[in-house]
Amino acid sequence: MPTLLVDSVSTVLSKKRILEAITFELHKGEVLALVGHNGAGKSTLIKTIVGVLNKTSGNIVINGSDQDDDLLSYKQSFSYLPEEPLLLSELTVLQHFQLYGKSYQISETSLHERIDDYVTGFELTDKLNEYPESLSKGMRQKVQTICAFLPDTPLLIIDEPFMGLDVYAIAYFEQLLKDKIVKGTSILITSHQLDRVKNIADRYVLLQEGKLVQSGSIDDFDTITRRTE
Ligand SMILES: Nc1ncnc2c1ncn2[C@@H]1O[C@H](COP(=O)(O)OP(=O)(O)OP(=O)(O)O)[C@@H](O)[C@H]1O
Repeated sequence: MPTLLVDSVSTVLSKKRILEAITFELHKGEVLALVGHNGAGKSTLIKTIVGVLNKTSGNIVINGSDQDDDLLSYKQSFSYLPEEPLLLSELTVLQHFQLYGKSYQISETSLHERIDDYVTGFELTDKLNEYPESLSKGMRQKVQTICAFLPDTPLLIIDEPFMGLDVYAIAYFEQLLKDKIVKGTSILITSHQLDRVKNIADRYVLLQEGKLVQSGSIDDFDTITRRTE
């Protein structure tokens, strides 16, 4: 059983077909890079998978749970790091982590251990009681990143992770990704920083004008993109 199955998924926005019959699979412990030029449909596909946008046809199944039939267990099977932080202005940094702990039923002990590790790694120890509005953009991105990394879900979905992070934070982020991969987490990642993604990913799928035009091993990526340009 694949960790993520995207089967013939189409999405229409403002009466325009943005995604056309996208089909691919992501297996346990695999890292799949979703690549394509600006406007190819990467964010639309990610938002469709996480349920921010509704697909018009097709099926999406995560770890055996179908988005249409079993939404609660579908949602518990992935965590999502969006391109722009989606923090709540009325919650402190710590309260965000506690909210994720509750939503994903993380035990108190694990939650505290993980929060300690991550806030130290991202240099946020003195920010736990701050509200998002008093944080810098990079700090908000770090908080959102920690929220996404706290749960141990079968699938981690990451949209443009390196935006706004300094070099130290990027190095720590890459280490966290490697830890997740070792644990068997499957990762779907999109980024314009292809050199970084190439170091992490096993396979890629290439979108062009809302269609999946190529997929394969990340090692073949350079040759193939040159051919399709
Ligand atoms: N709400 C919307 N209504 C209509 N069209 C939209 C909407 N959102 C995005 N689009 C269109 O969908 C297409 C795909 O956009 P999307 O943001 O998914 O691309 P992307 O591959 O993530 O691009 P980028 O690399 O620039 O982030 C574009 O042509 C865009 O203009």
